[in-house]
Amino acid sequence: MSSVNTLPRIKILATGGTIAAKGSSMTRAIDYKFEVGAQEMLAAIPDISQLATIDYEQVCNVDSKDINQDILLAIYSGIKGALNDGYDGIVVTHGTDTLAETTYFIENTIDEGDTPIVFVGSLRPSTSSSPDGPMNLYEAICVAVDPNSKGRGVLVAINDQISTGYNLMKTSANGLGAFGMKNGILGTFVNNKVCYYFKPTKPVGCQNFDISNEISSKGKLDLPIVYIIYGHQCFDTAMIDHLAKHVDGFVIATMGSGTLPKELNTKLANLSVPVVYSKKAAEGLIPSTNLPAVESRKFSNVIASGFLNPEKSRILLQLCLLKNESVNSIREKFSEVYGG
Ligand SMILES: NC(=O)C[C@H](N)C(=O)O
Repeated sequence: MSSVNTLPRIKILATGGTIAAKGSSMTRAIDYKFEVGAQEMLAAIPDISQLATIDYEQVCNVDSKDINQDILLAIYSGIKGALNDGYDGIVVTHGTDTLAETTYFIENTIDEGDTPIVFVGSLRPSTSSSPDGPMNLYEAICVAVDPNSKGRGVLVAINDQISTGYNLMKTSANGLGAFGMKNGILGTFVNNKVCYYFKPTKPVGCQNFDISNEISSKGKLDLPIVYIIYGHQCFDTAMIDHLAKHVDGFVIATMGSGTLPKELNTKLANLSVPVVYSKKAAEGLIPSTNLPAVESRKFSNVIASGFLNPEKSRILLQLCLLKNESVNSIREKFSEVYGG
C-alpha cells in the first residue's frame, strides 16, 4: 500500500549568522566561522521530519553585518520564489545583529498572503556547550507549519518567543534574551506547541511596496542613499554640509522625542532632501507635533518617524524615495506607523 505524504512543505533559506557558526572552542562566542550549512543545521533536529517535508537553499553564509543590497535582494527573491512554488511556510535563518532590518524590509515589500514567513537566528554558535540554534530552528519550523501563523506578517522565532519582524529590535548585544522588546511579542512555545496571545493581525503601519519594477534586468536593486545621524551633545553641524552632498535623505536619532539643538534643527530643516526625525531611545515615539515648526509647515522636509527607530526609518524612507514619493506622501506613510 502506498502512503501519501501530507506533511506541510517548508522551504528553508539559509543566510548565515551565529546559528550557522562554528567557534574555536565551546566557550568562544566571537571570532567564529560561518561553516554550518542548511543541511547540517537540519541534521541537528532530526525529529523535524515528523512535522514537515523540508527543502532548503543556501542563499549565502555570512555574518548579518555583511548583508548588503545584493544579499537583501537575494533573500527577497528566494522568498518570492518559494511563495510562487507554493510552499506552506518559509523559514529564513539569519544573523541577529541586522535581523530586524531584513525582516522590516521583507515585511514592507512582500505580500505573503497566507504563507507564514518566519525568521530565526541564535545567540550562541553551533559549537557552544549548549547552542540555542537547533531549538530555535525547530521552533521556527513549528511556527511555519502552524495554521494560526497565517495573516500575521513576517514572524521571528527566537528563545521561545514569537515576535513580529516589523517591531523586532535587538535590545541587548549579548545573551539569549537579546530580543527583549516590549511591543510586538505575539506568543510563546510549550515544547513544540505554538501558543499565540492574539488572533492574527498585521502590525499597524505595514506597507506594501511592489519593488518588482525597480529590479533591473540584471537582477540589481539600487536603493536610494539614506544616512543615519546620531544626535549628541556638542554636535558639529558642519558634518551635515559634508554628508548632504552624498545622500538622498537623512534619518536623525534625536535626543529625546524629537528634540535637537536649535542650530542642528535649522541646518536639517533647510536641506533639500527629506529628513526623518527618529530617536535614540528604544521605546516611545516621535509624533509630528514634536517636529520643529511643524504647525507652520515652515520646515517642509522634516518627517516624524512615529515608533520607527533609525534603522527602520532608513528603510521606509529608502522605499518611499525608490517610488519617487513626495515629502507629503512620505509623511503620510510614516504617520500611519502611529496613527499620527
Ligand atoms: N547572534 C548573531 O547572529 C550575531 C552575528 N554577529 C550576526 O548577526 O550574524
